[in-house]
Amino acid sequence: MAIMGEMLNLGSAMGTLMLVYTLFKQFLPPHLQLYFEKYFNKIVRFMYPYVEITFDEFIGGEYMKRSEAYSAIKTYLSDKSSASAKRLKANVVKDSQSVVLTMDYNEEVTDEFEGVKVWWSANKTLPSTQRIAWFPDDDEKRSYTLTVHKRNRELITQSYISHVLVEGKAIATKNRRRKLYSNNPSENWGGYRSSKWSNVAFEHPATFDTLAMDANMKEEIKNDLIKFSTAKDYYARIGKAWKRGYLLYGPPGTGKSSMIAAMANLLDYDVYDLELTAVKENAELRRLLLDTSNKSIVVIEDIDCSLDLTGQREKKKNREKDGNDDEQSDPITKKIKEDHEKKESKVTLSGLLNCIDGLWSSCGGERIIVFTTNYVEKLDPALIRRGRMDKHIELSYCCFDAFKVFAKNYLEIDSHSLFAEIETLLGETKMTPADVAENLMPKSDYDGVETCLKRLIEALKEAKKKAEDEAGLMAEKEEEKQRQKSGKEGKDQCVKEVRENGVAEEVKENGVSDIH
Ligand SMILES: Nc1ncnc2c1ncn2[C@@H]1O[C@H](COP(=O)(O)OP(=O)(O)OP(=O)(O)O)[C@@H](O)[C@H]1O
Ligand SMILES: [Mg+2]
Repeated sequence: MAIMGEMLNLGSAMGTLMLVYTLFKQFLPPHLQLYFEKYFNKIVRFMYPYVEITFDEFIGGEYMKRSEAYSAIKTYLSDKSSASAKRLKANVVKDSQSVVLTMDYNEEVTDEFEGVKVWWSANKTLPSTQRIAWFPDDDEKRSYTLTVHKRNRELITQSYISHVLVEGKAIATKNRRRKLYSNNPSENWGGYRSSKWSNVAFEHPATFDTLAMDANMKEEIKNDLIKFSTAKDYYARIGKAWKRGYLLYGPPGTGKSSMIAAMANLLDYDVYDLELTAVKENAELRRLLLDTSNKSIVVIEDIDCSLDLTGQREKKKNREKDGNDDEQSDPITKKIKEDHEKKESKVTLSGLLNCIDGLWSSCGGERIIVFTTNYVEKLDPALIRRGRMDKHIELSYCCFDAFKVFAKNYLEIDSHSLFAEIETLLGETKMTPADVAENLMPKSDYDGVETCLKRLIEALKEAKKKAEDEAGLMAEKEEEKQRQKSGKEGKDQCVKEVRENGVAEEVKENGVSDIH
């Protein structure tokens, strides 16, 4: 091909040598052919004035990982090859009208860098042995090979390759559509090539502007995120992995999930929604996390319910306290218990912590991890200590600041005569932002601003009354309990006194030794 063409241009020496080799080889007995080939290759290598650099699609040992360099080269070359390669593969990008062209396998494209010509080829090698595979693609090895003249070796290795990687990444960023990933059950993982994550386009409309919360807190979180995303050098200097953990906690409907979407939209990151209950063991978790890309937010929602992460230590303690409970239970109960335990996820708290701290740090930077929970007090302190979850954010009931955001977004108003009453009511009662939003949303075309605000006032009054009634009921119950307790104590005291008096009488009559 092109390289061969170039080789022939080197002069007739190489070409003639090749010709002689091919002709001469035929006349040699098989055992001499091998011998001859070995030495011939040595001569060719000596005379061959090119260097070949190969970039494999997958790298790593135990946990094969898609090479970032391969992806960047692929993007860079798809830009180049659409102009120069003769055989192209077309991929229609889902939901969009555009077609992405990449060079076909065993095809070559040329590129030029500072006046130096280089050749790229896409290779696909099949396994040497035939075997039946469930996932046939798994056995194929794909790579790109860069061929350059020996005399340009330095320029290419020192400048050109990094130019290709930077360009490739920039093109990918430009064309990137953000994605929302969710983990596939490990039964469907197949070989290392098939993905552990399924994805859809991430199109959540929540932004920090639509997020209803305390204005200062919002500003602080936004600044924190922006500071993080631009702090590559800072993290490198202080020797910390470029990652940040956020713990979002608060009652249901206070905007935890909405905040994650707002974070992703602010930073232009992908979101990996990690369903821990579908992860069977620590090793699987590690592989999943290794398969996430930079510029991403890994989310574990409702961490308290996801797994028994909170109770692992307590459970263990309880088991120790209970002694050999298992040994006492009958074999059938024991078997059922064992089967149940087998089906359960075996991801442990320490497994999760190790992934966050250890391996996580070695798989590149610019990652955010977010945990959400409704019950922060239930979580193991080890899970949420600073350094792991760097920022704890409480999302709570709707405050007046948050209401004003809703009023602006939903009703397009900054002030209204009913605002004062709403402010007082919001100070007196607890209502989630989700409920406030629901009440402010016009229910029909005839619902004006005032109707919506009044509906909210009614709902707040109702919520306040309900809370007061509940508090009254609770107080009554408590009083009753106290009454019963003091009644019982009085009764016990009477019995005690009667008994003591009785005993004293008996002592008087019979003497101490007869009393039982
Ligand atoms: N602070 C908020 N700002 C804007 N919208 C909010 C806010 N809180 C809740 N909402 C609205 O309420 C709905 C539920 O919010 P979201 O799912 O973010 O709550 P959550 O805290 O994640 O709840 P859960 O704990 O049940 O997962 C969303 O549709 C969102 O639009
Ligand atoms: Mg949520």
